[in-house]
Amino acid sequence: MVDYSVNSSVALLLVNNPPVNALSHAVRKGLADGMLKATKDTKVKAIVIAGKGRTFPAGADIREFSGPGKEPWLVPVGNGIEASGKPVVAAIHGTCLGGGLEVALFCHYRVALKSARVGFPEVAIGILPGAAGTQRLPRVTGLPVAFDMITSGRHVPAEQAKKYGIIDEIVTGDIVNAGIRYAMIMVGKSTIPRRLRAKPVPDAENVQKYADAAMAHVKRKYKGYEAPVYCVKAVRASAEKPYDLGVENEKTLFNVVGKSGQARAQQYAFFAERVVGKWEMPGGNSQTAKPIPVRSTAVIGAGTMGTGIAVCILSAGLPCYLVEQNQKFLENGLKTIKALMEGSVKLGKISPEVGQRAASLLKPTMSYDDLTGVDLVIEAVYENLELKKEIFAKLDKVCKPSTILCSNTSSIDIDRIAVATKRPEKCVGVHFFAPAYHMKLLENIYSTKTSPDTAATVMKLGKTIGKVPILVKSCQGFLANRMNTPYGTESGFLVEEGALPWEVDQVMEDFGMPMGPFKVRDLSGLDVGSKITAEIAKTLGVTLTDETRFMAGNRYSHMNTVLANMGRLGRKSGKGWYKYEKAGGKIASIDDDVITVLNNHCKKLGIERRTISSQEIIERLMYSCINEGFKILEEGIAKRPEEIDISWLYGFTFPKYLGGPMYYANQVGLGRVYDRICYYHENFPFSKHWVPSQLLRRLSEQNIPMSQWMASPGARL
Ligand SMILES: CCCCCCC[C@H](O)CC(=O)SCCNC(=O)CCNC(=O)[C@H](O)C(C)(C)COP(=O)([O-])OP(=O)([O-])OC[C@H]1O[C@@H](n2cnc3c(N)ncnc32)[C@H](O)[C@@H]1OP(=O)([O-])[O-]
Ligand SMILES: NC(=O)c1ccc[n+]([C@@H]2O[C@H](COP(=O)([O-])OP(=O)(O)OC[C@H]3O[C@@H](n4cnc5c(N)ncnc54)[C@H](O)[C@@H]3O)[C@@H](O)[C@H]2O)c1
Repeated sequence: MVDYSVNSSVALLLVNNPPVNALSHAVRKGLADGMLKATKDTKVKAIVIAGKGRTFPAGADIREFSGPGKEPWLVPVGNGIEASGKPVVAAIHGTCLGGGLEVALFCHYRVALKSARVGFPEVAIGILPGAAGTQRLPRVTGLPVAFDMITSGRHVPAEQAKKYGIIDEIVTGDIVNAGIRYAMIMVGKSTIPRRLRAKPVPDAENVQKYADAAMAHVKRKYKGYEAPVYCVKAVRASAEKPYDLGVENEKTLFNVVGKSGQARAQQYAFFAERVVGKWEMPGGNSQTAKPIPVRSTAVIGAGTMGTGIAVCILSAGLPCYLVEQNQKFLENGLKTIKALMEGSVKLGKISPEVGQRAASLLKPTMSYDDLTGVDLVIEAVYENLELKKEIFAKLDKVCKPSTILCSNTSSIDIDRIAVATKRPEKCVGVHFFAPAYHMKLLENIYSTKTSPDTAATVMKLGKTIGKVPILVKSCQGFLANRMNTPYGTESGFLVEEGALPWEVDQVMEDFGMPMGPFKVRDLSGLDVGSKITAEIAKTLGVTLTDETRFMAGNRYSHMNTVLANMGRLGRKSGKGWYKYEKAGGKIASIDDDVITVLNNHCKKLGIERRTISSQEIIERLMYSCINEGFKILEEGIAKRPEEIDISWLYGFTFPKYLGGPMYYANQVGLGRVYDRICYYHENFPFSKHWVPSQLLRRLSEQNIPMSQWMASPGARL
């Protein structure tokens, strides 16, 4: 796990634990043994630690956190490195993260390739740096940078890290040779002045000010998350305690936060994100399918989604046609894209060069004939089957035979759109989430005809544009919106039965959702929901009126459409379930008019309003969705619970510290969830989302935990 060799009086400890050289027990032991050997060997005058293959160690082996762990621990290994009288150089390439950066900070010198990145991403998996990182980084960078890096988990490019003092020199060429060359220069130099433990924290006298600011920041930005709070406490101690006590304190904090439910959930989410990349569909999978190269693209429709999707594509440096039917909409769309790109540059999400290049990559047009040569088209026009079919038929005629045709439909079965073409195997759903330039989920949908190569192409495209792509089978609403439908439907019923929209929102925000369901509706636009409902009603042959309470035997609430019909379209019109400071405003306030409309609506339908508890709100919103999630698994729409959880984490910003709804259900206990679903089914027999899933019934009756169903090692942590 650590290859030992000596080259011109420099010992090389080359960590060899693919794929990311994680600091497993064997690696820690290999480093300790290597240090011992190098110290004893009188011919060795300096030591280099590096990583074989693609990276310097990217951190501890997260899988080991579930077990009791085995000595040697990383801190004593690091102490051995630091105490060495022979200079030790960390030669960094790839990603030097977490425990990897801690090892590097125990070394006396750090050199790195320009392409390398360093960071402490522990916070993202619910823990804090536990091998003295919280004590050593502030001694190098000072408190503000240490608070920022450790609480954000961000990866810092090597050149920036050099400015912070983390890296001593940027080197070129082969990293091992560069490390050895650097080590030879350091031969004979005393290591004592290079030992970080003995250094003071530069701005210790201002610790109160920096720590208070960091704490306020994390409580606001990472509301509900425990790890960032623990990170602040640990870093703070670096300026308030002597080094050894600071390390002890870090260990205590690590042991508390590391054993929390949040840490387990976040580590599950880490592995789940990787599991969904290993997709399967009839006739192929991620290993066997071959993506076609995508060098040029087109987006149809310059509305809310089309502009957001174009921004994603342009930010990745890909050319993009933007096609509209309406000149004014096209001009507005271009303005939106320009503003979004400028905003991304300002926020540092993309470089100014990429921002500038985007202008030349974007090709606005009103003519489909320009699309003959593009590799992939994404349609994002109104949610209307006939319109989408018309556009697909047109694209089928003008585009070259290899072009992949994608729809951003939120609900329409891809098979129903693909029939309009002679290339159904090249038709696929690519469902972005609003706002498309921000939300990380890309739900790719295969129809009965989509080929694995087409699926592979959109899965790859998802990664290229910085999304987390999942692949699911087509059905009405697909995975995400189908499973989320009861969430919206039940929230609608709750306000009809007696809760107020802002009460429901508050309960769900306290649960961990960044925005309650009614604020989300206002953001998406009430007309979008209303059009989707109209489309479903049309399919079912139902005529909707203000008094419609059932659709095809299912309970239904018309309140959303009642508001939409009043012109209350949400944020964009300045009024929806809330009122806003202006059309396009963001500050939601309670609107008494909504209470009046609600009361009138209930009176008209003869509904008696009642008090509803927070527990009932959570159960009705979450358990109804979880029940649907199990049906989605039963039907093979998703292959694994991880796909479901990832769709909620990145499509609906479900709190990572709860892992996702399926993971959450497992934590609550499948038996309890099933019993409550049966209870609500008895009380609300006209809502088919309460008909208990047979899979859930079986798992609950046979006491089989979800973790046995999950593919990711995190599920068993
Ligand atoms: C008091 C007690 C003291 C405790 C000491 C604590 C020490 C320390 O402070 C804690 C840590 O370091 S915490 C750790 C801090 N570090 C982090 O949190 C870094 C986490 N890792 C990452 O962010 C990304 O993997 C990279 C950016 C490294 C590479 O990205 P990429 O190129 O897109 O590649 P990819 O697709 O992402 O991964 C490839 C494969 O590697 C797998 N794997 C990866 N890391 C793993 C790990 N640490 N472990 C295990 N496995 C890990 C991954 O599952 C996948 O496996 P698969 O079977 O092929 O699916
Ligand atoms: N808004 C959301 O939150 C959201 C989220 C995910 C998916 N979707 C889906 O994305 C699609 C687009 O939704 P939106 O909210 O961006 O709609 P939108 O109303 O904001 O924009 C639609 C655009 O399509 C244009 N268009 C219509 N017919 C056209 C044609 N023949 N050729 C070229 N352009 C044409 C319109 O002029 C308009 O600018 C829908 O299928 C919707 O269901 C929407």
